[in-house]
Amino acid sequence: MAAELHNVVGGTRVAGRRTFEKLDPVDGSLVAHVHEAGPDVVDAAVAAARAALDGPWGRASVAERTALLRRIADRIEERFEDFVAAEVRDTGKPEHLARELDVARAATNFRSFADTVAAAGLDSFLTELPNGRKALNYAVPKPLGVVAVIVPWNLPLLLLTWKVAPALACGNAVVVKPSEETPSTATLLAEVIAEAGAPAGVYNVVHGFGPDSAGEYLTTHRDIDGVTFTGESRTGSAIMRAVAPSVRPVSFELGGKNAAVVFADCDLEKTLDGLARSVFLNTGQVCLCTERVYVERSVFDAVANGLAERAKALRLGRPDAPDTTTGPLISQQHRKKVQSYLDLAVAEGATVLAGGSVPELGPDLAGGSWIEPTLWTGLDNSARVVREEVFGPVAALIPFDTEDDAVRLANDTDYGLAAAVWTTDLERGHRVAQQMRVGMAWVNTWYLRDLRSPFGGVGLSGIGREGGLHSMHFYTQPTNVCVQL
Ligand SMILES: NC(=O)c1ccc[n+]([C@@H]2O[C@H](COP(=O)([O-])OP(=O)(O)OC[C@H]3O[C@@H](n4cnc5c(N)ncnc54)[C@H](O)[C@@H]3O)[C@@H](O)[C@H]2O)c1
Ligand SMILES: O=C/C=C/C=C(\O)C(=O)O
Repeated sequence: MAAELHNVVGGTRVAGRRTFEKLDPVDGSLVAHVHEAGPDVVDAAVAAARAALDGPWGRASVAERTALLRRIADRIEERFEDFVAAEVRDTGKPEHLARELDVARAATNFRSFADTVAAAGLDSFLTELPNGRKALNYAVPKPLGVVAVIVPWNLPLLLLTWKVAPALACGNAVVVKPSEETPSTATLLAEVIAEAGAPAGVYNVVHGFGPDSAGEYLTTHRDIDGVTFTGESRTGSAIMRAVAPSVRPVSFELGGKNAAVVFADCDLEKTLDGLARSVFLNTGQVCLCTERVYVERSVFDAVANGLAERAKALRLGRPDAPDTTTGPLISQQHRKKVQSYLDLAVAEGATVLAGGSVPELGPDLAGGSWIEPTLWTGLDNSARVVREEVFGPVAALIPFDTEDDAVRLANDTDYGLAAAVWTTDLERGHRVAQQMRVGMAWVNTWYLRDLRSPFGGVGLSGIGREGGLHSMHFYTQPTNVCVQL
């Protein structure tokens, strides 16, 4: 039975100007009818958020706000299986992945930012003046205000709560525009935030698309105070243009074309396992996924063969099947994009080491957006599939001879999100990681996270950082008070 997902404005369900269908990426079946918010609904959502700020929520203490975040985390855990079911319905990802990554991190995100805000002090200085007198300077953090939160479909709940948790912890009110591909968990979170006792209007949800739809209506709205966005780099450009007339602050977590650098002295089996995870996790639909693998020439064949073995061992199947390791791509539209890159790679001279086409998974999955995990050799940095983000289970393997070659090749990109360095020489690990022109570099691991550390990218990969105090810097506007003593 298909669900019906409404917009959520000021704590109430609101119908949209029309509905659109959300299909299951596993088999193409209907998951939900989703109400698309028109300009009137977006306007009402922004007004509801503003009213919340003008009401008790705007006067809530740090203790009250952090207590609410902890109640939200508890409630997410109480409704854990509801979130897993909703996330899996929207994305088709394996159930174990939705449990271990997406839903678990949602609760952790709320607790992590409750801790951060509760422990945060004030910027203050006792100023000594040339005339021997003193002054006191202290900065009072105030909420940014009404924050537009626009998120993608790959880790829907994780990335949504990664923004909503610090936003609420800092006293803001939010209007969320989830991806049209993954409307379910953002809507369920509205129930949970209300159940946890948040005043109406603190958390609002408007469904729809980008241009000429809820996304654009929200970013061009005159009464929002900032935009936090995660998604494609070109969408980031569009949102920058949308907020330019109002000069509102933006926080952007955008695309990537992440490199792994594998040295001959790496621990081969551990490296192969880590590399395979970094290429194929979530069917390669993670912004941090490795799509370029640079390998020291003497071990190139060993790495290529080992990685191909792991790619071929992946089990594509239904989310609830115990041996499923890999789900489908998010949609037929996205599969068409990934398939075009599979074809392009061959046209650019690639040798297909593994995968390369649409798998035969039987009639009941034929309607899904499945693709084979794919590896290429025989390409160089001039190939479009080595320069452009595919955002699927793909990687190109390219040999290098010297450490300087490896750094040059890895940094030869317009993106700058993440990198991974695999070597047992830790001095070299530190040295090469520091030379990566990225926001995050891992050594002998990948996607190991401390939520207090800065998360974000350079170049086409984004503006600003999220995580711990870095998130607080975006979600607050300080007023510095100076008192002559
Ligand atoms: N850096 C990160 O942390 C990070 C994390 C996850 C995904 N991503 C990136 O996101 C992309 C995949 O996600 P996607 O396909 O959902 O991205 P997308 O940019 O197509 O869409 C992201 C969100 O923006 C909305 N949107 C689209 N156009 C808009 C517009 N003009 N105005 C306002 N809103 C608009 C969409 O409806 C969706 O909710 C990949 O490029 C991936 O690298 C980055
Ligand atoms: O697809 C991109 C993943 C982003 C992950 C995070 O933002 C995180 O782990 O905090």
